Amino acid sequence: MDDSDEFGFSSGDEAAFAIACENSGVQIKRKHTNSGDNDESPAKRQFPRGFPRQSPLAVKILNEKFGLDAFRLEQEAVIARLLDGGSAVVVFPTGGGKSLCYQVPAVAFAELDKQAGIRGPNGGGVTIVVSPLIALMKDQVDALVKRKIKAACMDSTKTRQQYMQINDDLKAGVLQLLYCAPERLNNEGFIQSIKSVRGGVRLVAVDEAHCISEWGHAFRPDYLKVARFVTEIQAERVVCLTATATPKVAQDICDAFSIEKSGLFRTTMYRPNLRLVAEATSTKQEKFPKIFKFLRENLGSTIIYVTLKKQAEALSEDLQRQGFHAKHFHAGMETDIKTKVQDEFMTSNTMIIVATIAFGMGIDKADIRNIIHFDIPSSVEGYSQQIGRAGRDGKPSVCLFYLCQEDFYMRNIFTYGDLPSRHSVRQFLEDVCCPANRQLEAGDSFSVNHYDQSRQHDIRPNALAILYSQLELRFNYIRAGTPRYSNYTYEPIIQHSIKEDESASAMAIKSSTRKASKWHHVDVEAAGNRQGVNRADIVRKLNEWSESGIISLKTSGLQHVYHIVQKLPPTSHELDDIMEKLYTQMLDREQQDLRRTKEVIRLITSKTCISRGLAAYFDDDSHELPTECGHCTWCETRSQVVLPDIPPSPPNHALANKIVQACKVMDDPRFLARIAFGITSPRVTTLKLGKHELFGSMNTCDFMELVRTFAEICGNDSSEYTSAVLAT
Ligand SMILES: Nc1ncnc2c1ncn2[C@@H]1O[C@H](COP(=O)(O)OP(=O)(O)OP(=O)(O)O)[C@@H](O)[C@H]1O
Repeated sequence: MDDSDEFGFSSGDEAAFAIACENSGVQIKRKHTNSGDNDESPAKRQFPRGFPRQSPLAVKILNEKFGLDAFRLEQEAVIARLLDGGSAVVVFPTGGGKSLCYQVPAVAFAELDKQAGIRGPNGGGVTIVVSPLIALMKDQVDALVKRKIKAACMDSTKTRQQYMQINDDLKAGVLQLLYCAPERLNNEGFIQSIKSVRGGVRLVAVDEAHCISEWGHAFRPDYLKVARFVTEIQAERVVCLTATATPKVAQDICDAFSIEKSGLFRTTMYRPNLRLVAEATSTKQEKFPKIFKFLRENLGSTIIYVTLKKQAEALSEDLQRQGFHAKHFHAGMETDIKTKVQDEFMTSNTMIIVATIAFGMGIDKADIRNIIHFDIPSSVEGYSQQIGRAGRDGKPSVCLFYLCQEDFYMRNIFTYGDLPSRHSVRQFLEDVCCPANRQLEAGDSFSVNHYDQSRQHDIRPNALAILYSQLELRFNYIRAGTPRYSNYTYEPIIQHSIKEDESASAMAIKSSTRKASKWHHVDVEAAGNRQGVNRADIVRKLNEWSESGIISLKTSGLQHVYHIVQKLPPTSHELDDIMEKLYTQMLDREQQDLRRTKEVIRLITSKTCISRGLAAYFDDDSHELPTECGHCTWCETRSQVVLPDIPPSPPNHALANKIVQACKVMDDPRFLARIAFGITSPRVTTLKLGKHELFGSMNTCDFMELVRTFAEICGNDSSEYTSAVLAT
């Protein structure tokens, strides 16, 4: 498996961290000193409060730098507040123009300083944009650079040289905007270099800010660390941006960054040109002819959202056979193919993309005429975000939602697959708090491979990341450090350059390398233990050789590093207590996921205007909203969308017993229920049970009924499972 994901880090990071520390002569735990022109701490250097709603400087920058005439929605009020020293939460619909809310201030800061006479040249500081999608960040950076705005993106695709150049520009106070993924905030080298930016951090912009909320539909554990990062780097102000935030999620964001209510800018989500229609079918198969007919009658750029990658491929082939110009798009495709498909879609006005939710973020196409939901979206927020991509040009567009009972199976597979069993959480905790780690003192570190741990304890990678973030932020036992690779292999390209390099690190590498016919394996730990060098020197040298074309370097085995903050819990009793708290929280999350699906169904099947229902979900009571939109399924037909009621099958005890015998597992009812229901998990994959005839053999049953059945067979107390269901 490729264990560095799109939010990962480049092998240059380790060395860069060492260099960042070296250059500033600091230890990791060094206290921050600001190298800006002004001795005052950045947090104190704020402009007088009063929050004007207009800023002539912002308008000037909008006209001159961005070539636009006037601000939209509440853009100007947000920018004026930020320039005045305040922080803000911005909830604008997709395509509403959130990016300008931080791009204009990023350009304005230096000008404001000049007017106020408080900083010298290149002392304007930097705006950091935390965003989850590399492709999106790159597009924005390219567009800004074209406008002669100094912007860069720190991501895993950068070479070490590019990385060091960005670092130098940062330190010199040359960069106006720096984009990075939230995962980078675990990187100590990065935090160090941000702390020494000339002029300090003027603004942190948090894109897709709903990911911060555990109530949000797209919670990402690394987002929880953004608020801590903002405090640690002493950012002057923050702007959090999202297209989808219920009042509860917006409140969570405000709380996380201590932003007052007056800093919340929310505009109506209502889009009068969108016709929201829905139809129930008896089977999934019935949807196909309906989609073909609809597309023949409703020409134009179309996105069809499906849940699974293979579904995206199959449906686009079906459409092609029907003579449509269709392509599929999902996260599993090669980057250059994805780019090609996306580019084709952008320039065509007939193309149909069949995509998973991986498609759409940052797609700025004005004339998308149809959005079709082939499956149930995971939440009302997701639905709203996806339909929001239609008709940005204001022309009539259709958002069509087909639903049937079978769709629930797919949603349940996702929901029930994410919660690890109690047994798994307990084993995970015992692993983290193993005798060796319990000996560690504050400041010491340990490292683990998440991929191995995920398979060993049968916990999906995202759930594992949540568990670690809880041990970090809620229990304060550990703190994530810069991840590193455990395996370095290289193929020599220019043999004599390696031979002639007699530096201490080169000699250490050469004496710690196991040569094979093509790829040579370097024992980085052993090399780093040699006299006169350390691990960072070794990594740096390998990167240097790689960048000079002397070797071809491959890295693998990503190790997550954790520093001990306080000694790990020594007793079994304490572990039980943490386990209960962690498990209860995860169980809550599962219940929330189930509720989200119900909310989507309620929105579509209620006896009310769908557009109104959508607005109500987001507490949108804007005066622009009509009592009824007049063109949704309810408004047009006055009849409710009704799903055929098909009750789940009762569990089959004989089959259940067969599963227990086949798996030889008696202590994990949830694991057994997953086999019966057809949910894969790391352990299911390792044991190759996904291909077993019993896998998915009870996929028409209620999942929680299955858990209870297996709990009884295994002699476990089934009440914990009952209480979970009653809590819904
Ligand atoms: N005031 C404005 N006048 C004209 N065009 C604007 C204005 N503000 C933004 N735009 C344009 O609107 C488009 C969408 O802007 P942007 O990408 O910032 O939206 P967004 O709210 O971030 O959307 P998403 O949620 O999809 O990321 C861009 O092409 C941008 O240039």
